[in-house]
Amino acid sequence: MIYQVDLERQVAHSKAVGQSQSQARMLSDYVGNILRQAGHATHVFKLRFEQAGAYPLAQFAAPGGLLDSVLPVRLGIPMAVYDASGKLVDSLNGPMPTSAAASPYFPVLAGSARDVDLVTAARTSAHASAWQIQVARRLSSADGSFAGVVVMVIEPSLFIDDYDRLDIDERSAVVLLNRTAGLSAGRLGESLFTSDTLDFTPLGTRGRRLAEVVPDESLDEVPRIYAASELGRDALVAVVGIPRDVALASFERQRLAYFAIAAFAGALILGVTVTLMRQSTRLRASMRAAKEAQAMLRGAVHGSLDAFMLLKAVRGEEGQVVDFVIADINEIGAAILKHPRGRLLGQKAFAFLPRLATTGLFGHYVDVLETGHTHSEEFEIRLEGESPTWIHHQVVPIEDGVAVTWRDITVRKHEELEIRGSRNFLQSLINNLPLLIYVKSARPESFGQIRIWNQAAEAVTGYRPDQVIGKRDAEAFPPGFGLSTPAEDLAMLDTPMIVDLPERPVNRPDGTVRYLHTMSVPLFDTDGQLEYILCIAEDVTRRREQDQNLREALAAHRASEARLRTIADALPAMIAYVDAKQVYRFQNAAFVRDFLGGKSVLGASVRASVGERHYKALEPYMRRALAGETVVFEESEDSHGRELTYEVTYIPQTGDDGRTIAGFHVMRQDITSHKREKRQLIMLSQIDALTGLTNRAGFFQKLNAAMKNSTDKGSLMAVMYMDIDHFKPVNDTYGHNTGDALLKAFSGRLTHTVRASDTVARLGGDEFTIVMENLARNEDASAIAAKIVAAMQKPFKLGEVNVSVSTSIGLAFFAGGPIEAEELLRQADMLLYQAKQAGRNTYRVAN
Ligand SMILES: Nc1nc2c(ncn2[C@@H]2O[C@H](COP(=O)(O)OP(=O)(O)OP(=O)(O)O)[C@@H](O)[C@H]2O)c(=O)[nH]1
Repeated sequence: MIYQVDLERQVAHSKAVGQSQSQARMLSDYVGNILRQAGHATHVFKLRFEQAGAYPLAQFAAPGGLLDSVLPVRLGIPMAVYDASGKLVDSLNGPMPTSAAASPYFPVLAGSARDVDLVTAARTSAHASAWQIQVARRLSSADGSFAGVVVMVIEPSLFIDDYDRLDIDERSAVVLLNRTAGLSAGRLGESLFTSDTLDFTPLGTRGRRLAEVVPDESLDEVPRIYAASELGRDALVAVVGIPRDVALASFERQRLAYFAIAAFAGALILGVTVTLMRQSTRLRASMRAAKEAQAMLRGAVHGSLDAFMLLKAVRGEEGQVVDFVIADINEIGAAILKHPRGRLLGQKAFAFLPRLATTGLFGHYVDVLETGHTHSEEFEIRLEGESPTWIHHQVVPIEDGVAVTWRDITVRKHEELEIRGSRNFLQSLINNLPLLIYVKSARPESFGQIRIWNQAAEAVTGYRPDQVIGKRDAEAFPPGFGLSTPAEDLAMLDTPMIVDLPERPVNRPDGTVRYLHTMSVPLFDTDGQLEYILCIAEDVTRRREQDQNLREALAAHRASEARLRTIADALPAMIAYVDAKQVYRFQNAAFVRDFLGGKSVLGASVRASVGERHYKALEPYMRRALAGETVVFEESEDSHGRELTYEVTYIPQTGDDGRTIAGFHVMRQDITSHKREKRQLIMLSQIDALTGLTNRAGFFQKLNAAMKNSTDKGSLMAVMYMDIDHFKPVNDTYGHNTGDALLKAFSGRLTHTVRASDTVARLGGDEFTIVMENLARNEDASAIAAKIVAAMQKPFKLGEVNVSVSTSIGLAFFAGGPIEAEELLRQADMLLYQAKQAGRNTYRVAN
């Protein structure tokens, strides 16, 4: 790549040189062109001069004159004409040297008759580096002799300063130099310079032309690529220098890109190389390891306790595996397969050993071969005629085959299954016991760490096994949690024995409290060292609650019993309780005081307490009460000649089971006075308070009794219904008291008018009735009615006033029949109404 970059650089450089050169050539063409035109102008002048023997320069250079057709007059190029002696004859556009004799061109032109223009360079003064280009031509006389010279003086700056047609960079250098005179003029940027020391050395040639040049001394700070172009006969050389950075800019960019690519490629190559080297190292190492392993394997395989065989796949026509060839097998393997090793090698395993085909192994081997995954399992093989064998079987894929190791693990497997079985049994036992079981380590390094925490422990304490297992109490639970304390555990270390720990509360995370009763049991290892502390705890919360409830219930019961006794003692009634065996179990103060004259009967039987005769009377009631019936009966007894009546109530009491009768309560109440009052009340209730006659209730009782009697005997009876006529005006006129007095007088007169056996009643207000029984005939009753009507017509003397009234009567009969008392009275009322309608003071009788 360096070579390529160098090549690129050379090409870029050549291109830059070419660019400089083409610009230098353009400059030299430009200079050459002007010089040629100047030469041409001197020729035109010479022709006119020689034609006329003289020709004023002013005329020559007049606008539109001869000069103008050749070289633009506006350039203002100084001109001069010298005579044959070199003396200035004519000049134009600026001061010119008065003599040309010392000029280099002068002797040349004077000495040669050839008509050529001579281009020379000369300093403007002896010591100045400023210089000029003279384009001189010989002027000849008519005879051909030397007549002088015409010369045009051109400042080199004319070419350089105005030379703006070049599309060049502002830092470029443009130089024109005259090798012959060793003079040069140039432009660096905007500044012009002249020099008499500057020169350029060619670096090489391209064809016959000058190619790249380098300045003998540097012009300024800017490195450039210079190229020169010679003007040939005029001994002038045009040099243009392009700044190196501009010229090589695209190359520099390219170069950077190259370096970037190179760096990247380098890194890549380095990386790949390192990787390859590493891999190669690893490969060598693994090859070495593989070789060692192979050697070890071979040794191990043949010395191993495991059966080992290498099987190579045998493939069918379509590439499917049909069998495996036994490529290698160790002695143990051969023993398991029950053939000599030499006989087995090279055999097709499944074809040679058909019994193997029944084990399903073929499928496994094919799977391993096809998936490339190692297969490892423990399984039970049952070969015909052989006891079942547990095999640890590992199949590893190898190149187009499998490596198989077998180990008979029947003994271990059986032990393992047995242990697992008993472990599972123990585990499930521990977990399903309703007791909390937890086990702590008693080993010094892990003393107090919980190892077992059963489901009951979790359920009762609210702590899961993952929160407590492997931790000590202080790490797993809040302080004072309630399992055995560290001190108790340490005591177990000192004197290992079964300890019954006191009941204590545990605070569950949910804030509730349970009580545990714990037994601590030491467990020893085979060396007799204390290994574990087994804690068996019972949740006694429920029992404690029940105890508490029982205590509370008992206290409540006692309190209630005391209350009941206080109440019972305060009651006037005699109260007792008799159990199913008829023994008094409770008695209140009144019972003791009044029943048997102050003798307590508590604990005594009823029979013994009341005596045989009284017992005989009570026994049927007691039997009914003990059969579950509430019994009420009255008892009379004679007390100092006064008959007292008691109402006795037996209330059965069911037992705790709610079915059997445990006994009965006795309530004995003196109702003697109560009975008397009742009798009086009943009597009172049938008497009209005002008149002393039977009232409405008494009337109906009497009427019902009479109707029953009439029906029973078939006798005739009558009901008379009467009302005082115009009673209201009596009240209104004389006042209510007089009305009352009239009612009393009326009833008296009425009572005297009827038979003693007839019942006179006042129903209310001024309405009266009479029940007449055992009538012989209807007419007897009618006669009495007439008699009453007549009796009431006489005035009543009521204190100071005499009052006259009359009465109207309705009379109905009954001699048995389906009608009720109310209906019979209604019939009488109807007849009364008819009597009233008939004008009062009369009676009406039923047909
Ligand atoms: N003084 C007194 N008046 C009573 C008593 N009970 C009812 N009365 C009055 O008796 C009157 C009964 O009036 P009635 O029987 O309806 O009228 P009457 O004036 O008798 O008219 P007839 O029966 O149609 O002739 C009412 O004015 C009752 O206020 C009582 O106990 N004493």
